[in-house]
Amino acid sequence: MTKVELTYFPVKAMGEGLRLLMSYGGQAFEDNRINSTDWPTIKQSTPFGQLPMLTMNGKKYAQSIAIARYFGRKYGLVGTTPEEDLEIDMTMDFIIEIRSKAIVVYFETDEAIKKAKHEDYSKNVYPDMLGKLNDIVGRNNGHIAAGKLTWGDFVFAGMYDYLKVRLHMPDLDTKYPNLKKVVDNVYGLPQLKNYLANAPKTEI
Ligand SMILES: N[C@@H](CCC(=O)N[C@@H](CS)C(=O)NCC(=O)O)C(=O)O
Repeated sequence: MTKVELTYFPVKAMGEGLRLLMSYGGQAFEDNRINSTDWPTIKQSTPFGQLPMLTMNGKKYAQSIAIARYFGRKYGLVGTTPEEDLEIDMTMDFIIEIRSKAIVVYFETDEAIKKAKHEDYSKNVYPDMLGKLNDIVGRNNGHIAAGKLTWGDFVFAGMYDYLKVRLHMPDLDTKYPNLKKVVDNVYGLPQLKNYLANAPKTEI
């Protein structure tokens, strides 16, 4: 039997979507949540120096979106046409862009620049991007694309709490209510019941 291990930090963020996808697909996996003390050593052994990392039969794979797309193909969570796949990829790239904006602010070390950037993005960038994403989900029956459940929904649902915190938007649910529908659609899947009941609870 294939030995599968997901190595990530003890958070949801970029790793939870993969945990959810494997749980949905009935794939047994070792949920390896590493601590920051062990990270510098493990970092050397990852393909690109970052996590999450999927290990299958001793082979290591990185890049959360590529891995999620792989599980999507494996479990039939893809588009029914190349155009639907394009739609999923397009929206996912946009979601990752939103994440990247918040990350730039998070890692800014100059406190004054950090504050100014956050205020600028909160006023001029996030509302536009999140409003567009909310409309996309509205047109797709509570999914990020293709009007149906796809791997992209799992990635977005898994990183939702992390986004909420990194964007400093505790009212994300009410401000952009369609986004929460994606989360509810995924977290309500019966295939995930067992994983969700046993997984460690984390804020992000
Ligand atoms: N494009 C990568 C980004 C992964 C990423 O940003 N990983 C962060 C944690 S969320 C990381 O490994 N940080 C530790 C480091 O860079 O040393 C992916 O989607 O997998």
